[in-house]
Amino acid sequence: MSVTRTARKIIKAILSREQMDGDGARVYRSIGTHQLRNLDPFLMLDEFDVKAPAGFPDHPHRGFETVTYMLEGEFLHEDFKGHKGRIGPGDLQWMSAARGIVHSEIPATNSRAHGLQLWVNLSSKDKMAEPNYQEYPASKVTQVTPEEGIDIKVIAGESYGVKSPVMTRTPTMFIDVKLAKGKTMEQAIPKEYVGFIYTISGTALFGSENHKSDAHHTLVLDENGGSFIPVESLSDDCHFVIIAGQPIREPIVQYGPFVMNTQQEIYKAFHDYDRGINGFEGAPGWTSSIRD
Ligand SMILES: Nc1ccc(F)c(C(=O)c2c[nH]c3ncc(Cl)cc23)c1F
Ligand SMILES: [Fe+3]
Repeated sequence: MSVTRTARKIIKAILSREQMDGDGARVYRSIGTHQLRNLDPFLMLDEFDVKAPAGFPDHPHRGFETVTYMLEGEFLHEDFKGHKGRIGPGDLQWMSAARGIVHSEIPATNSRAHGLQLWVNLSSKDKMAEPNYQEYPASKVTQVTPEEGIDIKVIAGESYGVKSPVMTRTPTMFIDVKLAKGKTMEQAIPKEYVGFIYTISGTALFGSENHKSDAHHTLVLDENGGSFIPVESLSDDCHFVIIAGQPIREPIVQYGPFVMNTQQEIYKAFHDYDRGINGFEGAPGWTSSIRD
């Protein structure tokens, strides 16, 4: 008996326009705008393009994970527990803020720092877990080249049978794809996952109906049970990411960098942060040294 494979379709295409966030930082916001509010389990995707002194100085997080993937340039990061380091080209930082992180994220030099930051929501059972870092230098980020002209970095999940070692509390797949002109790839996506594509450069045809798109677009995938997404490149600089995850389907109450399930929990997050308790121990009065 033959098994029919159904391709996903693009049901929405949104162009991200430049906007400012943080301290003078330029971002192209994908998920998180009013047109793309919360694509469960995803809360935000920013393509950031920042030059010092702009950046994202001292700020807290509670209730979700931030995934920082650098494309060009370098960031410095430091948190209130003394965890610090650099995120360079191709490096990955998967930070589960969970019960509480306070940190600073700024360009390491005066040159351009260009990359992606994805915010992945956590289920209520994980929101107050211990924070956790998974950090991979570019040399250790899983990659697969199914054929010449198809270069895939497997940030999370699996692609062409190759799995990333990144543990995702909220089941997530995240791949970075560079596709030579004329090449076609197919990415398997678990049928229950909600997903989207974010285009970084170049032009390609996406999905079952060959939706044509160029840079800075978010292409939302349908949820009608398709098991893969086909992409055909029309240019040599074709570069995009495919991100998909298991929806959490719980209430979302968000106030900036706090994402919980109830308004009461948001009040508590502010209370804990102000008083330095329940995961924010040491936060009051902490300032990062990397800004100096
Ligand atoms: N306003 C506001 C409120 C809370 C935040 F956490 C942030 C913030 O840190 C970021 C938002 N986009 C980002 N892209 C990349 C990086 Cl490295 C950081 C951010 C922010 F800007
Ligand atoms: Fe942050």
